[in-house]
Amino acid sequence: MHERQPNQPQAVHFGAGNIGRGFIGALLVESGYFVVFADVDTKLIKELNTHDSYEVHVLDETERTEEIHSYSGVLSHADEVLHAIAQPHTRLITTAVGPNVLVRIAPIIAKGLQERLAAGDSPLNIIACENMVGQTETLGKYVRRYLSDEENAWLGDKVGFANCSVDRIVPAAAQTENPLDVGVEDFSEWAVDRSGLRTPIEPPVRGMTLTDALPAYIERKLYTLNCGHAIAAYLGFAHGLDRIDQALANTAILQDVRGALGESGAALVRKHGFDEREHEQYVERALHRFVNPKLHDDVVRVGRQPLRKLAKGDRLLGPTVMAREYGLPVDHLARGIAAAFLFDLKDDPQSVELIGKVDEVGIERAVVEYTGFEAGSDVHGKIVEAYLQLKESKT
Ligand SMILES: NC(=O)C1=CN([C@@H]2O[C@H](COP(=O)(O)OP(=O)(O)OC[C@H]3O[C@@H](n4cnc5c(N)ncnc54)[C@H](O)[C@@H]3O)[C@@H](O)[C@H]2O)C=CC1
Ligand SMILES: O=P(O)(O)OC[C@H]1O[C@](O)(CO)[C@@H](O)[C@@H]1O
Repeated sequence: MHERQPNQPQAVHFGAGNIGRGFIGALLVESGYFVVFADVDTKLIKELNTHDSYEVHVLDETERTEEIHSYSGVLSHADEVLHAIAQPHTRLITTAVGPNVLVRIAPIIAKGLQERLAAGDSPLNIIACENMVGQTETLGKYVRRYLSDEENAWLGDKVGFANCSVDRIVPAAAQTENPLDVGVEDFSEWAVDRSGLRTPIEPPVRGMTLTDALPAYIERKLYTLNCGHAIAAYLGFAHGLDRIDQALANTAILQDVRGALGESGAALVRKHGFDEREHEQYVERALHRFVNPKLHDDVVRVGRQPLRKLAKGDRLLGPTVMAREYGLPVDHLARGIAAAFLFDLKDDPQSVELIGKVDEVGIERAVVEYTGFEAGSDVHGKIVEAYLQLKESKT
């Protein structure tokens, strides 16, 4: 069992999965924090409290191993989580549970904050590390529902809710002797909106960049890295391929992914004024990251929860709508969207719902319902045409 050292700063992190252990939790530990991992997975919590350390294997051109210790695990609905949030040496709450789960952890965080306020009123910051625009603000909205006006006034003054962009590819872990070990790529970027903080991040977190330009960071990341990744996953799946690197070894898929990133890139450059040449390099680096053969990243992981990925403002429709607003082409993006409608995975409830909808109302209507592009519009036509082509080539 791990113990916090006297005077050691503490962070409570919800979600001890791939990004929790392989990125956020690891950075916090390396920066001197004791990390209380809160998770719903009983087995995982037991493992965290059994193993004194775990390894983060950096799998890239050069490989290295980082040993992570100084943490404990608690069940996320247990009272210990509330007590951990209430302690004044807890300076940060972070999450990596998935965007859809924020609504479920909000009452726990609210209760913990009520205990904290009752025990004193020391400030702290909350940062939700989910792939989503405005994720921490969304969590803040949910948390406020459980608090009184007086508590919310304190919250506004003393509790920071800072949006962020979190970028590191952490695939599902390979089987190792220690089930907590994770494999990660070397690249990482964690950009946090400075204006959301209510107290300085102290001690500073290694690898965390505070920025005043978060909207540009997050859109560039979501509409490039995640957009290209999702399209590679959906087209790979449609071609019967298992892994992302295999998908990108297919010339036609690579052409579509590169094309889609060219289209989203043109829109991003217009909107945020990025330097064109630098943005091209950013795209090339993303493509290089995708094909890292050591990551063994599955198309089903990257494509998981297709309805979330087809949501307004997310990695597929976000850049498509933005490009259309500037009158820019979206042919490759449309093929990526079309391929999402073929992501037929029985153990992914969002995939079952999506495929069920297509079966029920037909692709033309399903595209209207999920994308908002009206039948008869240019983009709707492109998506449906690409869907029919992809479906035909599958049979
Ligand atoms: N894996 C990656 O490469 C990256 C993931 N992200 C984001 O991080 C988030 C987590 O992703 P992964 O770590 O890949 O997923 P994961 O599935 O490996 O981890 C999620 C963890 O959250 C836990 N969880 C689920 N419901 C919970 C609840 N109610 N309370 C506490 N814990 C709960 C699960 O048991 C699991 O351990 C997602 O929003 C994802 O978009 C962001 C950047 C990179
Ligand atoms: O975690 P999500 O949103 O389901 O999507 C998976 C994506 O997130 C990442 O895990 C990291 O951004 C990428 O590997 C992938 O594009």
